[in-house]
Amino acid sequence: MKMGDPEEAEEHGRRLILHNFLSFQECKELEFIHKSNCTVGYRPHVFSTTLSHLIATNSAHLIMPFVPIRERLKEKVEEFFGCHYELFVEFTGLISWSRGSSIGWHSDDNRPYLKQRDFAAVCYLNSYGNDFKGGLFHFQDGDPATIVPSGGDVVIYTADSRNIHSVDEITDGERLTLALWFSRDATYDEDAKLITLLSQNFLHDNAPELCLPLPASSNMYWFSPDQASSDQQLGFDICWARLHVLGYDLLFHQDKSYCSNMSELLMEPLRLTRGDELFEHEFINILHALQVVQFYCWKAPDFKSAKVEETTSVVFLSQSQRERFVCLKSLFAKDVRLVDSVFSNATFVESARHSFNWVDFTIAIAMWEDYARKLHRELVMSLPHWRTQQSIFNVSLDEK
Ligand SMILES: O=C(O)CCC(=O)C(=O)O
Ligand SMILES: [Fe+2]
Repeated sequence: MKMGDPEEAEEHGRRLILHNFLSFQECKELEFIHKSNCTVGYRPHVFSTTLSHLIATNSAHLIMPFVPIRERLKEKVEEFFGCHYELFVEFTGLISWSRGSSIGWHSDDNRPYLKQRDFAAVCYLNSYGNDFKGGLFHFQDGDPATIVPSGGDVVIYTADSRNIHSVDEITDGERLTLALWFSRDATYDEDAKLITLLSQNFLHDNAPELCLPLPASSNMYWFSPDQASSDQQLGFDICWARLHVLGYDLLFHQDKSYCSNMSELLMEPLRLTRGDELFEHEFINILHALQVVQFYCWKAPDFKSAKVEETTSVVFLSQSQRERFVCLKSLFAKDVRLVDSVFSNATFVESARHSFNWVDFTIAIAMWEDYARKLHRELVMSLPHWRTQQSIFNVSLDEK
Protein backbone atom coordinates (compact mmCIF):
# COMPACT_ATOMS: atom_id res chain seq x y z
CA MET A 1 0.00 0.00 0.00
CA LYS A 2 1.20 3.50 -0.79
CA MET A 3 1.68 5.75 2.18
CA GLY A 4 -0.53 8.73 2.88
CA ASP A 5 -3.01 8.12 0.08
CA PRO A 6 -6.44 8.82 1.60
CA GLU A 7 -8.33 6.81 -1.03
CA GLU A 8 -6.19 3.78 -0.38
CA ALA A 9 -6.72 4.34 3.30
CA GLU A 10 -10.52 4.29 2.92
CA GLU A 11 -10.40 1.23 0.74
CA HIS A 12 -8.37 -0.68 3.28
CA GLY A 13 -10.70 0.18 6.14
CA ARG A 14 -8.32 2.66 7.59
CA ARG A 15 -5.44 0.40 8.36
CA LEU A 16 -1.83 0.17 7.37
CA ILE A 17 0.74 -2.59 7.62
CA LEU A 18 4.42 -1.73 7.42
CA HIS A 19 7.04 -4.44 7.12
CA ASN A 20 10.41 -4.15 8.89
CA PHE A 21 9.49 -0.86 10.52
CA LEU A 22 11.70 -1.78 13.47
CA SER A 23 15.19 -3.21 13.08
CA PHE A 24 16.17 -6.57 14.52
CA GLN A 25 18.29 -4.80 17.15
CA GLU A 26 15.41 -2.52 18.20
CA CYS A 27 13.21 -5.59 18.68
CA LYS A 28 15.90 -7.34 20.72
CA GLU A 29 16.51 -4.33 22.93
CA LEU A 30 12.79 -4.02 23.73
CA GLU A 31 12.67 -7.75 24.41
CA PHE A 32 15.51 -7.31 26.91
CA ILE A 33 13.63 -4.46 28.63
CA HIS A 34 10.41 -6.42 28.80
CA LYS A 35 11.86 -9.70 30.01
CA SER A 36 13.71 -7.94 32.82
CA ASN A 37 11.01 -5.50 33.96
CA CYS A 38 7.54 -6.79 33.13
CA THR A 39 4.75 -7.22 35.63
CA VAL A 40 1.58 -9.28 35.47
CA GLY A 41 -0.72 -7.68 32.94
CA TYR A 42 -4.28 -6.64 32.45
CA ARG A 43 -5.51 -9.94 30.99
CA PRO A 44 -4.93 -13.57 31.98
CA HIS A 45 -1.50 -14.86 30.91
CA VAL A 46 -0.45 -11.42 29.63
CA PHE A 47 2.53 -9.44 30.99
CA SER A 48 3.26 -5.77 30.45
CA THR A 49 5.96 -3.12 30.88
CA THR A 50 4.82 0.50 30.93
CA LEU A 51 7.03 3.57 30.89
CA SER A 52 5.68 4.80 34.21
CA HIS A 53 6.55 1.43 35.75
CA LEU A 54 10.14 1.75 34.49
CA ILE A 55 10.37 5.17 36.13
CA ALA A 56 8.84 3.88 39.38
CA THR A 57 11.33 1.01 39.64
CA ASN A 58 14.41 3.22 39.32
CA SER A 59 14.98 2.25 35.68
CA ALA A 60 13.88 5.50 34.06
CA HIS A 61 16.87 5.35 31.70
CA LEU A 62 15.22 2.35 30.01
CA ILE A 63 12.59 4.62 28.49
CA MET A 64 15.29 6.05 26.17
CA PRO A 65 15.14 3.23 23.55
CA PHE A 66 11.39 3.92 23.19
CA VAL A 67 11.82 7.62 22.41
CA PRO A 68 12.85 7.51 18.72
CA ILE A 69 10.43 4.63 18.03
CA ARG A 70 7.44 6.49 19.52
CA GLU A 71 8.37 9.53 17.48
CA ARG A 72 8.63 7.61 14.21
CA LEU A 73 5.33 5.84 14.87
CA LYS A 74 3.51 9.06 15.66
CA GLU A 75 4.79 10.61 12.43
CA LYS A 76 3.56 7.59 10.44
CA VAL A 77 0.13 7.69 12.06
CA GLU A 78 -0.26 11.44 11.46
CA GLU A 79 0.90 11.09 7.87
CA PHE A 80 -1.23 8.06 7.00
CA PHE A 81 -4.45 9.41 8.48
CA GLY A 82 -3.69 12.91 7.17
CA CYS A 83 -4.14 14.41 10.62
CA HIS A 84 -4.55 18.19 10.58
CA TYR A 85 -4.45 18.27 14.35
CA GLU A 86 -1.80 17.27 16.81
CA LEU A 87 -1.82 13.73 18.12
CA PHE A 88 -0.72 12.66 21.58
CA VAL A 89 0.59 9.31 22.65
CA GLU A 90 -1.98 8.07 25.15
CA PHE A 91 -0.23 4.84 26.16
CA THR A 92 3.00 3.00 25.40
CA GLY A 93 3.58 -0.54 26.57
CA LEU A 94 5.45 -3.72 25.92
CA ILE A 95 3.04 -6.59 26.10
CA SER A 96 3.78 -10.30 26.07
CA TRP A 97 1.17 -12.93 25.46
CA SER A 98 2.06 -16.29 26.91
CA ARG A 99 0.49 -19.68 26.38
CA GLY A 100 -3.27 -19.57 26.96
CA SER A 101 -3.76 -15.84 26.29
CA SER A 102 -6.04 -14.45 23.56
CA ILE A 103 -8.48 -11.63 22.91
CA GLY A 104 -11.86 -11.91 21.20
CA TRP A 105 -13.49 -9.47 18.75
CA HIS A 106 -13.23 -5.90 19.99
CA SER A 107 -12.40 -2.36 19.00
CA ASP A 108 -9.75 -0.56 21.03
CA ASP A 109 -12.11 2.20 22.20
CA ASN A 110 -14.81 -0.18 23.39
CA ARG A 111 -14.92 0.90 27.03
CA PRO A 112 -16.04 4.25 28.45
CA TYR A 113 -12.53 4.78 29.85
CA LEU A 114 -10.97 4.07 26.42
CA LYS A 115 -13.07 6.51 24.37
CA GLN A 116 -10.14 8.88 23.98
CA ARG A 117 -8.27 6.33 21.87
CA ASP A 118 -8.29 7.37 18.20
CA PHE A 119 -5.54 5.27 16.64
CA ALA A 120 -3.56 2.15 17.51
CA ALA A 121 -0.13 0.93 16.47
CA VAL A 122 0.97 -2.60 17.32
CA CYS A 123 4.59 -3.48 16.56
CA TYR A 124 5.52 -7.13 16.47
CA LEU A 125 8.81 -7.80 18.24
CA ASN A 126 9.02 -11.50 17.47
CA SER A 127 7.63 -13.93 14.94
CA TYR A 128 4.89 -16.47 14.54
CA GLY A 129 6.41 -19.92 14.02
CA ASN A 130 9.89 -19.05 15.30
CA ASP A 131 9.04 -17.69 18.74
CA PHE A 132 5.43 -18.73 19.38
CA LYS A 133 2.54 -20.65 17.92
CA GLY A 134 -1.04 -19.37 17.57
CA GLY A 135 -1.50 -15.62 18.12
CA LEU A 136 -2.63 -14.67 14.60
CA PHE A 137 -4.31 -11.26 14.40
CA HIS A 138 -7.63 -10.98 12.51
CA PHE A 139 -9.73 -8.06 11.30
CA GLN A 140 -13.43 -8.89 11.24
CA ASP A 141 -14.03 -7.10 7.91
CA GLY A 142 -11.95 -6.03 4.94
CA ASP A 143 -8.37 -6.64 3.96
CA PRO A 144 -6.08 -7.94 5.13
CA ALA A 145 -8.25 -10.38 7.07
CA THR A 146 -5.32 -11.92 8.91
CA ILE A 147 -1.92 -10.67 9.98
CA VAL A 148 0.82 -13.16 10.73
CA PRO A 149 3.05 -11.42 13.32
CA SER A 150 6.61 -11.04 12.12
CA GLY A 151 9.35 -9.29 14.13
CA GLY A 152 9.74 -5.64 13.02
CA ASP A 153 6.32 -5.31 11.34
CA VAL A 154 3.70 -2.86 12.55
CA VAL A 155 -0.05 -2.69 12.08
CA ILE A 156 -1.70 0.73 12.40
CA TYR A 157 -5.49 1.19 12.55
CA THR A 158 -8.26 3.42 13.82
CA ALA A 159 -9.34 2.47 17.32
CA ASP A 160 -13.08 2.61 16.49
CA SER A 161 -15.61 0.03 15.32
CA ARG A 162 -14.31 0.16 11.74
CA ASN A 163 -11.46 -2.02 12.96
CA ILE A 164 -12.95 -4.82 15.01
CA HIS A 165 -10.16 -7.34 15.56
CA SER A 166 -9.07 -10.36 17.60
CA VAL A 167 -5.97 -12.37 18.49
CA ASP A 168 -6.03 -16.18 18.44
CA GLU A 169 -4.96 -18.06 21.53
CA ILE A 170 -1.20 -18.44 21.92
CA THR A 171 -0.51 -22.16 22.12
CA ASP A 172 3.27 -22.15 22.65
CA GLY A 173 6.11 -19.72 23.39
CA GLU A 174 5.76 -16.01 24.10
CA ARG A 175 4.37 -13.44 21.65
CA LEU A 176 5.84 -9.99 22.20
CA THR A 177 4.50 -6.61 21.04
CA LEU A 178 5.02 -2.90 21.53
CA ALA A 179 1.57 -1.31 21.60
CA LEU A 180 0.82 2.41 21.36
CA TRP A 181 -2.46 4.26 21.35
CA PHE A 182 -2.88 7.83 20.15
CA SER A 183 -5.43 10.44 21.10
CA ARG A 184 -6.29 13.90 19.82
CA ASP A 185 -7.28 14.85 23.37
CA ALA A 186 -4.35 16.56 25.12
CA THR A 187 -5.68 15.66 28.57
CA TYR A 188 -4.66 12.07 27.85
CA ASP A 189 -1.11 12.98 26.81
CA GLU A 190 1.17 10.32 28.29
CA ASP A 191 4.23 12.55 27.83
CA ALA A 192 3.02 15.20 30.29
CA LYS A 193 2.44 12.55 32.95
CA LEU A 194 5.80 10.90 32.36
CA ILE A 195 7.65 14.24 32.46
CA THR A 196 6.04 14.99 35.83
CA LEU A 197 7.16 11.60 37.18
CA LEU A 198 10.66 12.04 35.78
CA SER A 199 10.94 15.54 37.20
CA GLN A 200 10.02 14.25 40.65
CA ASN A 201 12.73 11.60 40.40
CA PHE A 202 15.44 13.83 39.01
CA LEU A 203 14.97 16.99 41.02
CA HIS A 204 18.16 16.36 42.95
CA ASP A 205 21.45 16.91 41.19
CA ASN A 206 23.06 14.17 43.22
CA ALA A 207 21.29 11.36 41.37
CA PRO A 208 23.80 8.50 41.00
CA GLU A 209 25.11 7.93 37.51
CA LEU A 210 24.35 4.20 37.67
CA CYS A 211 20.73 3.36 38.41
CA LEU A 212 20.11 -0.01 40.00
CA PRO A 213 16.56 -1.32 39.68
CA LEU A 214 14.22 -1.37 42.65
CA PRO A 215 11.42 -3.97 42.64
CA ALA A 216 7.79 -2.85 42.94
CA SER A 217 5.42 -4.61 45.36
CA SER A 218 5.51 -8.37 45.11
CA ASN A 219 1.92 -8.81 43.89
CA MET A 220 2.90 -7.07 40.63
CA TYR A 221 5.28 -9.96 39.95
CA TRP A 222 3.04 -12.76 41.15
CA PHE A 223 1.55 -14.86 38.37
CA SER A 224 -1.58 -16.60 39.48
CA PRO A 225 -3.28 -19.24 37.30
CA ASP A 226 -6.53 -17.65 38.43
CA GLN A 227 -5.83 -14.01 37.60
CA ALA A 228 -8.85 -12.83 39.55
CA SER A 229 -6.98 -13.41 42.79
CA SER A 230 -3.36 -12.67 43.62
CA ASP A 231 -3.37 -15.62 45.99
CA GLN A 232 0.26 -16.39 46.71
CA GLN A 233 -0.56 -20.02 47.57
CA LEU A 234 -0.82 -20.69 43.84
CA GLY A 235 1.35 -19.60 40.94
CA PHE A 236 4.85 -18.13 40.99
CA ASP A 237 7.04 -15.04 41.10
CA ILE A 238 7.78 -14.03 37.49
CA CYS A 239 11.29 -12.64 38.20
CA TRP A 240 12.36 -15.91 39.77
CA ALA A 241 10.60 -17.83 36.99
CA ARG A 242 12.43 -16.00 34.20
CA LEU A 243 15.76 -16.81 35.88
CA HIS A 244 14.70 -20.40 36.45
CA VAL A 245 13.81 -21.15 32.81
CA LEU A 246 17.26 -19.88 31.79
CA GLY A 247 18.95 -22.27 34.24
CA TYR A 248 19.76 -19.88 37.12
CA ASP A 249 18.97 -20.14 40.79
CA LEU A 250 19.40 -17.68 43.67
CA LEU A 251 21.45 -17.80 46.83
CA PHE A 252 20.75 -15.31 49.61
CA HIS A 253 23.21 -14.53 52.38
CA GLN A 254 21.22 -15.97 55.18
CA ASP A 255 18.68 -18.70 55.17
CA LYS A 256 15.55 -17.01 53.88
CA SER A 257 13.47 -20.12 53.46
CA TYR A 258 11.20 -19.11 56.34
CA CYS A 259 10.69 -15.61 55.02
CA SER A 260 6.98 -14.98 54.74
CA ASN A 261 7.13 -11.57 53.15
CA MET A 262 7.75 -11.76 49.40
CA SER A 263 8.22 -8.00 49.02
CA GLU A 264 11.04 -8.16 51.54
CA LEU A 265 12.61 -11.13 49.77
CA LEU A 266 12.61 -9.29 46.43
CA MET A 267 14.77 -6.57 48.00
CA GLU A 268 17.45 -8.90 49.40
CA PRO A 269 21.00 -9.03 47.99
CA LEU A 270 21.81 -12.34 46.34
CA ARG A 271 24.22 -14.35 44.22
CA LEU A 272 23.46 -16.49 41.19
CA THR A 273 24.05 -20.20 40.79
CA ARG A 274 23.95 -22.60 37.83
CA GLY A 275 24.02 -26.33 38.44
CA ASP A 276 26.53 -26.80 41.25
CA GLU A 277 28.40 -23.55 40.50
CA LEU A 278 28.09 -20.39 42.56
CA PHE A 279 29.05 -17.08 40.95
CA GLU A 280 30.49 -14.82 43.63
CA HIS A 281 29.27 -11.48 42.29
CA GLU A 282 26.67 -9.85 44.51
CA PHE A 283 23.48 -8.37 43.04
CA ILE A 284 21.57 -5.87 45.13
CA ASN A 285 18.22 -7.55 44.50
CA ILE A 286 16.46 -10.00 42.19
CA LEU A 287 15.59 -7.33 39.60
CA HIS A 288 19.25 -6.33 39.35
CA ALA A 289 20.21 -9.98 38.71
CA LEU A 290 17.40 -10.35 36.17
CA GLN A 291 18.40 -7.24 34.22
CA VAL A 292 21.98 -8.48 33.92
CA VAL A 293 20.90 -12.01 32.94
CA GLN A 294 18.52 -10.72 30.26
CA PHE A 295 21.17 -8.29 29.03
CA TYR A 296 23.56 -11.22 28.66
CA CYS A 297 20.88 -13.15 26.70
CA TRP A 298 20.46 -10.14 24.41
CA LYS A 299 24.20 -9.69 23.82
CA ALA A 300 25.41 -13.33 24.02
CA PRO A 301 25.12 -13.97 20.27
CA ASP A 302 27.71 -11.19 19.69
CA PHE A 303 30.29 -12.65 22.07
CA LYS A 304 33.33 -14.31 20.56
CA SER A 305 33.69 -17.29 22.82
CA ALA A 306 35.93 -16.25 25.70
CA LYS A 307 39.30 -17.80 26.40
CA VAL A 308 38.99 -20.56 28.99
CA GLU A 309 42.12 -19.53 30.89
CA GLU A 310 40.51 -16.26 31.95
CA THR A 311 39.48 -16.35 35.56
CA THR A 312 36.09 -15.62 37.10
CA SER A 313 34.88 -15.94 40.64
CA VAL A 314 33.05 -19.22 40.47
CA VAL A 315 33.09 -21.76 43.29
CA PHE A 316 31.28 -25.01 43.90
CA LEU A 317 28.17 -24.94 46.04
CA SER A 318 28.40 -26.56 49.43
CA GLN A 319 25.77 -29.05 50.53
CA SER A 320 24.20 -26.57 52.98
CA GLN A 321 24.01 -23.85 50.31
CA ARG A 322 22.31 -26.31 48.01
CA GLU A 323 19.75 -27.19 50.65
CA ARG A 324 19.07 -23.52 51.19
CA PHE A 325 17.82 -22.83 47.70
CA VAL A 326 15.84 -26.03 47.45
CA CYS A 327 13.77 -24.64 50.36
CA LEU A 328 13.54 -21.25 48.70
CA LYS A 329 12.14 -22.66 45.52
CA SER A 330 8.82 -23.35 47.20
CA LEU A 331 8.51 -19.68 48.21
CA PHE A 332 9.00 -18.43 44.65
CA ALA A 333 7.05 -21.11 42.84
CA LYS A 334 4.14 -23.12 44.15
CA ASP A 335 4.04 -25.01 40.87
CA VAL A 336 7.26 -25.30 38.85
CA ARG A 337 5.50 -27.10 35.99
CA LEU A 338 3.30 -24.04 35.56
CA VAL A 339 6.46 -21.90 35.22
CA ASP A 340 7.66 -24.06 32.36
CA SER A 341 4.29 -24.00 30.68
CA VAL A 342 4.08 -20.18 30.83
CA PHE A 343 7.67 -19.15 30.13
CA SER A 344 9.73 -21.84 28.58
CA ASN A 345 10.26 -21.99 24.89
CA ALA A 346 12.29 -25.14 24.46
CA THR A 347 14.34 -24.06 21.44
CA PHE A 348 15.41 -20.73 22.87
CA VAL A 349 16.27 -22.03 26.32
CA GLU A 350 18.40 -24.79 24.82
CA SER A 351 20.50 -22.41 22.73
CA ALA A 352 20.97 -20.04 25.71
CA ARG A 353 22.17 -22.93 27.85
CA HIS A 354 24.65 -24.15 25.28
CA SER A 355 26.40 -20.85 24.72
CA PHE A 356 26.67 -20.02 28.42
CA ASN A 357 29.97 -19.36 30.18
CA TRP A 358 30.79 -17.31 33.29
CA VAL A 359 33.64 -15.40 31.61
CA ASP A 360 31.26 -13.94 29.03
CA PHE A 361 28.76 -13.37 31.81
CA THR A 362 31.34 -11.33 33.75
CA ILE A 363 31.97 -9.20 30.66
CA ALA A 364 28.21 -8.74 30.28
CA ILE A 365 27.97 -7.26 33.80
CA ALA A 366 30.41 -4.49 32.85
CA MET A 367 28.67 -3.96 29.50
CA TRP A 368 25.29 -3.70 31.23
CA GLU A 369 26.69 -1.02 33.57
CA ASP A 370 28.11 0.98 30.63
CA TYR A 371 24.81 0.64 28.78
CA ALA A 372 22.80 1.85 31.81
CA ARG A 373 25.19 4.79 32.42
CA LYS A 374 25.02 5.88 28.78
CA LEU A 375 21.20 5.85 28.70
CA HIS A 376 21.09 7.61 32.05
CA ARG A 377 23.34 10.41 30.73
CA GLU A 378 21.11 10.77 27.66
CA LEU A 379 18.03 10.96 29.85
CA VAL A 380 19.52 13.59 32.15
CA MET A 381 20.51 15.68 29.11
CA SER A 382 17.14 15.29 27.40
CA LEU A 383 14.89 15.98 30.38
CA PRO A 384 15.32 19.79 30.47
CA HIS A 385 14.34 19.93 26.77
CA TRP A 386 11.35 17.68 27.39
CA ARG A 387 10.24 19.84 30.30
CA THR A 388 10.44 22.99 28.21
CA GLN A 389 8.46 21.47 25.32
CA GLN A 390 6.22 19.30 27.55
CA SER A 391 6.90 16.54 25.06
CA ILE A 392 9.19 13.50 24.95
CA PHE A 393 11.27 13.58 21.79
CA ASN A 394 14.65 12.58 20.47
CA VAL A 395 16.97 15.43 21.45
CA SER A 396 19.71 15.55 18.82
CA LEU A 397 23.31 15.07 19.99
CA ASP A 398 24.38 18.57 18.92
CA GLU A 399 21.77 20.15 21.15
CA LYS A 400 22.97 18.08 24.06
O1 LIG B 1 -1.26 -7.86 19.86
C1 LIG B 1 -2.03 -7.66 18.93
O2 LIG B 1 -1.84 -8.10 17.79
C2 LIG B 1 -3.28 -6.84 19.17
C3 LIG B 1 -3.60 -6.66 20.61
C4 LIG B 1 -4.93 -6.02 20.84
O3 LIG B 1 -5.82 -6.13 20.07
C5 LIG B 1 -5.14 -5.18 22.04
O4 LIG B 1 -4.31 -5.19 22.97
O5 LIG B 1 -6.15 -4.45 22.07
FE1 LIG C 1 -7.07 -4.45 20.26
